[in-house]
Amino acid sequence: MTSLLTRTPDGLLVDPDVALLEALTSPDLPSKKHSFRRRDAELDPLLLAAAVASGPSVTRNHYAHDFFPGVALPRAEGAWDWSQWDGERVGAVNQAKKFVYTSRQGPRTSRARAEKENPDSDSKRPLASIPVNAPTGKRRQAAAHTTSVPSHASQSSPIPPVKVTCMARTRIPTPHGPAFLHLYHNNRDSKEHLAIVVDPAQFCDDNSSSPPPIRSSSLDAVWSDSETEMDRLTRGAYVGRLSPTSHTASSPGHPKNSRLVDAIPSPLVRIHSECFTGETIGSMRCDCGEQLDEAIRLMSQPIIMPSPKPSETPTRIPGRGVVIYMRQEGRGIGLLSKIRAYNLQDLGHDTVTANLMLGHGADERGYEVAIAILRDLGLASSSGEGVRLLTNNPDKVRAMEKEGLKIAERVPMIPRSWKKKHEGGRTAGDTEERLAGSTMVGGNAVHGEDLEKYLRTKVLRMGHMLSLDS
Ligand SMILES: Nc1nc2c(ncn2[C@@H]2O[C@H](COP(=O)(O)OP(=O)(O)OP(=O)(O)O)[C@@H](O)[C@H]2O)c(=O)[nH]1
Repeated sequence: MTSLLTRTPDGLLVDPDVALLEALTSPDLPSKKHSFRRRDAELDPLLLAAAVASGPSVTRNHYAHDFFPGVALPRAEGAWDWSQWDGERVGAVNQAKKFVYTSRQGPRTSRARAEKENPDSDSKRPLASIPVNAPTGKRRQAAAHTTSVPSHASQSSPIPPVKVTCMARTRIPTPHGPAFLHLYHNNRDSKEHLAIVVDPAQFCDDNSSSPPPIRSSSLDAVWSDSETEMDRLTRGAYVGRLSPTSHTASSPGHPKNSRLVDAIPSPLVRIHSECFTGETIGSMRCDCGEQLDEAIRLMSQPIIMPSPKPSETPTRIPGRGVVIYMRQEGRGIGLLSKIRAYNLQDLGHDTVTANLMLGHGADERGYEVAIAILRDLGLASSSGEGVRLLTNNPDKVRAMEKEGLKIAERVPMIPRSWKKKHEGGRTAGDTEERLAGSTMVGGNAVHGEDLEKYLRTKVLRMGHMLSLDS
């Protein structure tokens, strides 16, 4: 962006763009001493981003501000409440209702003091999320049967322990085989996080030769004395296969270990973050849709159990695992900001810088709710069999271990296009072997220029554990 220097009433030569940016992005609103007129409605993030990208007079204090009407907790998850915005009135100068520039940073002095007092504190963490509304009806009953996990945050603040409740479960036939979708409520945010449980053993009444089924203890709990069998069946608290002629409500309590449990590999687990663009409309800017598909595919592969006697044929048991699907769109910044970030990427910035330019952290996700869901499914005890975590992301591994998850093994997720290149054109689980699906799940490898750039940034800037040679 080029701008001409202009002279202020005091006779000083100033760059109006930089002066405007200074004033608009400082914690205090512009005061009367500034000689220029506010142009709130005409400004947009791209203009500011262009100024940020071009000027030498830009510091980190120019980041972390919002451009639209602020809400009570601008950083709270889901806080971007468009119902509070009544439209952009370009050109309406003397409007009573003005745009508010919301600084997401506290004053520099208080930030410095906080950092000094608690050097480990993560000043970029989102503020405590909005508490869920008061429970009503079934929700109130369910609230008594939540699975709670002591919160690390609770050691230094009054945030209550994370509580999750599986509100309902149902069978979903996928291109890779059956899965059980579990919908969770929690006391940290108002999002409906999900668990996709791949565990066909749940259809069998006799689990003596397979690992214990992966079941939600909050779902199987009896929610009230008045709960009928029909209530339980409707919310998915049943065992075996549900049909017009077969329906057995489940009993509370986690299933017992069976005899083979020590010999079989720990279940695969993926903590996956929502990506509307990659998963729903097949965007090839990222590999999110492919990763979701690959995770379900890997979990659905049968496990071959070698027999102790070489003369006997190996046993095949159904594969199992869980995708915890967290509604943390755009690495926690939300779809609106992610869309803006994509425009900044088209302007030449990478995925990390784009987030920072919008005032966000490179990654704003938290994993406490995910751990609480795993615990509810009986998979997150620190002493149990542990899980095989499907990820390349070292931060995710650290965060999960910090929350107390036992990781028996990290299983990498090599992009299909890279694998394909490496293996001379064939991918593990290639189309010949896989069911053709018209949806993202069931599709084949995605590739393209944008995706390559994104994947390389994940390796080079976010430390993802992938070899660029692969
Ligand atoms: N802000 C932002 N978010 C993105 C972008 N591309 C994908 N995402 C989001 O990133 C999240 C997935 O993050 P990834 O880094 O791909 O995966 P990960 O889950 O951290 O790491 P892995 O476990 O190794 O796959 C989803 O929430 C996507 O919506 C982008 O360019 N900008």
